[in-house]
Amino acid sequence: MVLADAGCEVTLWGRRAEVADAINNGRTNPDYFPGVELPPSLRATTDPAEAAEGADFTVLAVPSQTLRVNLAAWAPVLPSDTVLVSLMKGVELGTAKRMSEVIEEVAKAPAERVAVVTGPNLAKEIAARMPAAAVVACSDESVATRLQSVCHTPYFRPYTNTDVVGCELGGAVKNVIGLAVGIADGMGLGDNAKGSLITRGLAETTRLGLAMGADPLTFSGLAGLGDLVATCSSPLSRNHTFGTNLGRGMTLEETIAVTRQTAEGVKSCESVADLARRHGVDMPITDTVVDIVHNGKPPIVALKELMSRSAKPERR
Ligand SMILES: NC(=O)c1ccc[n+]([C@@H]2O[C@H](COP(=O)([O-])OP(=O)(O)OC[C@H]3O[C@@H](n4cnc5c(N)ncnc54)[C@H](O)[C@@H]3O)[C@@H](O)[C@H]2O)c1
Ligand SMILES: O=P(O)(O)OC[C@H](O)CO
Repeated sequence: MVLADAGCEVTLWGRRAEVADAINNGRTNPDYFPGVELPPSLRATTDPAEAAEGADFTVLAVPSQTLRVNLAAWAPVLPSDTVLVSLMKGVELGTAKRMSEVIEEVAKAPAERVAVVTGPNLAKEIAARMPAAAVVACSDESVATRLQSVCHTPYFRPYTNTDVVGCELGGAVKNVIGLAVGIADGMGLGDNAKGSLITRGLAETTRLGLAMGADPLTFSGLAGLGDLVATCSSPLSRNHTFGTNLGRGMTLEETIAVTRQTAEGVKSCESVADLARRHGVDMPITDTVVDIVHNGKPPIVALKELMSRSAKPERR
């Protein structure tokens, strides 16, 4: 919708023919955004070849853990010069790869042809054309600038950045911190706890980023602090809501059952913890989320352990 509003011709690919029909004939996606009128220049199809034909940009937005399989099926029909754009905020389980790394590997694309769009961009607010800023990241600044120009609208303001690693880590780790803050909210721990988790969450994201060669300043930008604040303060965030339900005492199974969409942090907390181990970085909040979500640790026990860790300076 953003690209179409910015003047691009857009073809969406979807799995379900009835959704593609509703978009083409009713100009709406009734399952996800009922009541949002989509621009006429936006078409939908279930045929990947039709969607990809002649595309200057191919925007990838499936749940992170499904990207590898989906992209392998699409790769043969992608134009050889298309720029592959990731909207995904996850890290692959097992390989601990960022989404742009998976794209480069599966589509055999050079880094200069792979870009990332990230930032505080809750879909419901974007669909309502409420104002938001974002980051368009690519190692080739000219590609980032080109993408920036085709997605700039009166309600969507993109900035460029060449720090792809930092931008992707900011997006993936904020989902894990969003779960932690949701859990704290569900437990009724208050706003001091929330402020502390957001800040210490950003500290551990930055530590990991530094170890992986990211620019630490990226984490005080839209991909870091900006997205962290939006996610940790909004009931529209699936990760925050997922955590809130856990913090209120729902089991993992009950929480999964009431969550219709993807809460990336649920799987990515494990791959982020894996990344941290691989780089020798301490990420206590991420480890705590893994313990609560996957190892059955009661949030109240996890809280006591987190608060009684050995004292340390703020900046080390
Ligand atoms: N929703 C947001 O506010 C938002 C904002 C920015 C970035 N993102 C990121 O975009 C990515 C996708 O998130 P989303 O919110 O669109 O998720 P979603 O759960 O709403 O699903 C995305 C789409 O993928 C489809 N899908 C689900 N499983 C699939 C599979 N195995 N193969 C192919 N398609 C499949 C779904 O039917 C849906 O149409 C995530 O990485 C998320 O972090 C989401
Ligand atoms: O709903 P969430 O938690 O996946 O967050 C959506 C976006 O990433 C917010 O920028």
